[in-house]
Amino acid sequence: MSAPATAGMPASLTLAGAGKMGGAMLAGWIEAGLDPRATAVVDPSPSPEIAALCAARGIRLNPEAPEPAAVLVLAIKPQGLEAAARALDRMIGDDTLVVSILAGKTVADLTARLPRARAVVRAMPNLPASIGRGATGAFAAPGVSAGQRAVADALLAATGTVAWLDAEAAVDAVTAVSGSGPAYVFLLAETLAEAGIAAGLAPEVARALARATVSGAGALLDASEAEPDALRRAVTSPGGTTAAALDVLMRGDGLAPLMREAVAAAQRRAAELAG
Ligand SMILES: NC(=O)C1=CN([C@@H]2O[C@H](COP(=O)(O)OP(=O)(O)OC[C@H]3O[C@@H](n4cnc5c(N)ncnc54)[C@H](OP(=O)(O)O)[C@@H]3O)[C@@H](O)[C@H]2O)C=CC1
Ligand SMILES: O=C(O)[C@@H]1CCC=N1
Repeated sequence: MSAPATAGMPASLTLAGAGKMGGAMLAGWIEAGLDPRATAVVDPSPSPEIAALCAARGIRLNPEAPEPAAVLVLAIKPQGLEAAARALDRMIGDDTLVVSILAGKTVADLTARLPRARAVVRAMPNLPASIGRGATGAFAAPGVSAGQRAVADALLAATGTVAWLDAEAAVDAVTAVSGSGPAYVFLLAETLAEAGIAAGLAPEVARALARATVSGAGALLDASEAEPDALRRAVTSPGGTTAAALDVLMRGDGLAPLMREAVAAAQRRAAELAG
């Protein structure tokens, strides 16, 4: 794991796809020192926020023929790769590092569609990157130089924690655990609020308490050196209320097998998106 970095930003960067994830990372990169005048964004339907960011910082938005940059970040939907490939390939020069965050698309899939790509990093970030608290797993394919890998590390670390992976197959597992993971936590907040309403709380009180509980527990986990199970035990008084709830969540067909099933389903879906 590497700590967030602000140095080592690429000399120039093109972002293809400035939607929820690409847009979240772009703001972090500019904050971390990426030169906005050396940055281009390509997106057929940029959000008002992205258009405003580009206008405010002097980032080129949808230039007619973007010249190859040091880094091309692919943040379009995996299903859109085929249709976008010819235009994307024209954005790749001899020394361009391609960083793909497309779920499921393998290095072989990418190089088959982008014949100019010689150096490819597959990265799987997550949405908390939008507040600099992302978690990214990354795999550098053979062909990526040490310097290019350092640039990729600086870019990804600007949005949070980075774990470099030795095997490409691990990217799909990362996708299932931390790429999709924030949605599992948001679902927990949703269902905790619903349970609070069922227990008799006013809806706005239940939602406020569930939100504060999930974000507070996350912040405590972050601030503490203790493992999650130790923190769980710290909440659980012997014979008390938490123990009664955890008896339900942890018994037999409780949360653990359900979570394993969910992660396996996401991993399978990533594999299906390959090709
Ligand atoms: N959302 C997340 O939490 C995460 C997403 N990812 C990956 O990030 C990628 C993007 O996901 P997400 O941001 O959620 O999706 P979005 O749909 O929000 O963003 C994709 C953007 O790319 C645009 N786009 C479509 N075609 C092109 C093109 N040819 N050239 C440039 N831009 C294009 C889309 O425009 P339009 O809407 O008009 O099609 C849209 O604005 C996916 O591959 C996903 O697997 C990875 C980790 C986490
Ligand atoms: O749901 C998806 O396919 C993308 C990849 C990880 C998070 N969102």
